Amino acid sequence: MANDPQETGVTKRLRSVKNVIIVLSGKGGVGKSSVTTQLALNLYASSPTARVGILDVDLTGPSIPRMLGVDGHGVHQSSDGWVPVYADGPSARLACMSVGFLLKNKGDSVVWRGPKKNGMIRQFLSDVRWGELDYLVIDTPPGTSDEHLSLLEHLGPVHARLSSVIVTTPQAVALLDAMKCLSFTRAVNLPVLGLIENMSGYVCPCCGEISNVFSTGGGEDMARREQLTFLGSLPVDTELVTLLDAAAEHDAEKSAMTSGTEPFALLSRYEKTSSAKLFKGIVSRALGKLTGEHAVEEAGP
Ligand SMILES: Nc1ncnc2c1ncn2[C@@H]1O[C@H](COP(=O)(O)OP(=O)(O)OP(=O)(O)O)[C@@H](O)[C@H]1O
Ligand code: SF4
Repeated sequence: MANDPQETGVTKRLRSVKNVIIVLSGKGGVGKSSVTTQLALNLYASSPTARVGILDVDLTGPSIPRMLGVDGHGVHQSSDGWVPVYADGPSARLACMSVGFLLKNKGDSVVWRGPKKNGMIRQFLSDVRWGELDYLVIDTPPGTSDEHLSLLEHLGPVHARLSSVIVTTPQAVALLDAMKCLSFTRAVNLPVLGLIENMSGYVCPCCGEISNVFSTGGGEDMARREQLTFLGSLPVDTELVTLLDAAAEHDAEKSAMTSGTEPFALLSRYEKTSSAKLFKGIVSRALGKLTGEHAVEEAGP
């Protein structure tokens, strides 16, 4: 594609980003960040050359660095903008950017008003050297707030490459909020690849049997009613919590295991969980829908 002198910062930075997938949830704590992380890991593993970026715009509660095991890493500023943190080390196919990398201390809180949040999101999209990506997966705060409006405003020039995924839990209150989220996507004309029902049942850590502790199936019913694709359900998986909550502690080991050709340690561990097997189906349905929305191409090596 030829360089256009009129290109805005965002258009220029995202010129080689083929697909942007925004992960949304109506309610907090339903597992949006863990779904974002799993989506990115699965897309990364979908091909040996796939390039994936994760942008964490959950500015007041950034959890992606911790889940990816890169908490405490810093981004550095080059003459050509911010260099993202590569969670897979030298392979450099899994780029991550989060406000978490910019905080002095892990426990610092981000207390910003709308304009400052808007400025930060613009910078994430226009100042980060994302390079060639097959997928940029964006984790957002719960609900539909200032951050969502800023994000969509700045992503306006690449609207044709945008799509979204909605995450809910099976409880009625979460489903009600997921409906609000869906109506937001309709109001802003954002394509929805489908709905994921998280924490649907419980995987026994002893035998792997799935029990329905709470109600299940509410997400699937909502998808059917609203003519959305139901991407799949994910049970409560203690292995996943242990993995994602402790990912940062495995960081040193991960660095030791990662080389230019080896898969990185978090991915190897994740692939052994029951969630990973279920998530493969979710990704395959999401990619099927994405191909229908707009062509999925892979960035060259
Ligand atoms: N399927 C699951 N099984 C077990 N634990 C899960 C599952 N999904 C998420 N969790 C855990 O639940 C907690 C909250 O998940 P997560 O941070 O992904 O939610 P969120 O919706 O992004 O939250 P927030 O509203 O704060 O942004 C995390 O500790 C995460 O590891
Ligand atoms: S599912 Fe089976 S192994 Fe797990 S707690 Fe129940 S009886 Fe025990």
